[in-house]
Amino acid sequence: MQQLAETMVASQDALLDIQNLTLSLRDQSGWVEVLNNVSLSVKPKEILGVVGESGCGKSMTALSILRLLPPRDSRLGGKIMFGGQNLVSCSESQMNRIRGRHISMIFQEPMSALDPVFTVGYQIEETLQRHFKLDRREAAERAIAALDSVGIASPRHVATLYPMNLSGGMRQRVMIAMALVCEPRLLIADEPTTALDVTIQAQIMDLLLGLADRTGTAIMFITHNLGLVAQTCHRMVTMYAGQVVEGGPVRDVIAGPRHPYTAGLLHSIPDSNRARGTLPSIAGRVPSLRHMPKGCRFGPRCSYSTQPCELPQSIESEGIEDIDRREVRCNRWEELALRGVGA
Ligand SMILES: Nc1ncnc2c1ncn2[C@@H]1O[C@H](COP(=O)(O)OP(=O)(O)OP(=O)(O)O)[C@@H](O)[C@H]1O
Repeated sequence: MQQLAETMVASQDALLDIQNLTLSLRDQSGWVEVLNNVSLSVKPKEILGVVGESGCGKSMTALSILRLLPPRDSRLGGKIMFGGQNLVSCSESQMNRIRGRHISMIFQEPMSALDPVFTVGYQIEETLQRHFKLDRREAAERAIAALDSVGIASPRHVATLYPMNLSGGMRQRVMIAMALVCEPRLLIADEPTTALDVTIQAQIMDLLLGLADRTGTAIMFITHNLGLVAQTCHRMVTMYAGQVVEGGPVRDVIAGPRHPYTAGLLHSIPDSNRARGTLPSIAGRVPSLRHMPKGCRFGPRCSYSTQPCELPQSIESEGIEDIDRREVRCNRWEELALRGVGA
């Protein structure tokens, strides 16, 4: 067992390597810290699941990576290393070359990425022409091929339609086509299927994973759905109250969570063997950003904490290979593991 400073948890061969990221946002009441020393990495072609309840900072981490937060009302600290560059200190023109070309994002609501006043074909062409030297005709043909690749029947016709002419599932496919048309190295998928009907959710996930596999794109997959993470991701991290509290290979974390919060999330997954109507949930709520508990942020909700735990300063870590590494922000994880917290 080895105790490492958070900055050293960074992996050597990562595609994306976030080190001690902090984010503060300004609202009517002033500045508030939203992310606190977030460290995580995504390796090439890997699918990383990011889980946690609403308000834990998953989307803010994604928006920080792409620097999509309003600069006057947000402050970033730490490092977001991607392709040898620290995105935290990149200029807006450098970010414009990265967004859509090297890192893309898809959202729960496709209309936040699609412009209602242009045809979907035109919008994909624009993305291509922003990053590649293509004439209009070549761009149009590649846009049609992209629509075809996401399983849209009659792509030539669909390219001439406006987003409002399409169903929710079709819009989601168009957004995926647009996000992957430049074959980015990283796709951030923030709850990409939550708004869709369950049968369509599975189709869209299959499509996304198949395309990413073909283009060699890594995915940072943000979701509340731990079942989906178990089925699709290689590694996962759990976020709680603006911090990463656990990370490791999905199969290991699911088989033996080390943080009581991850264990609680896993116990909240519907289980067909459990009596109906008895789905357990974690008591209490995510603390408000302006009233963070002293010491461990999960302490007030932790059923294993008999007295307030001190602030876990560092993440315990192990694993010979980077890929096996487990991280946990809990001072008592070994003792709790012996008591079968994750069982
Ligand atoms: N403009 C803002 N000013 C201050 N705080 C904000 C602002 N926008 C978001 N927050 C807060 O940032 C925190 C993290 O939010 P975030 O959207 O990243 O959570 P999340 O884990 O992605 O939740 P969800 O799963 O619901 O998307 C929340 O407490 C949220 O209230």
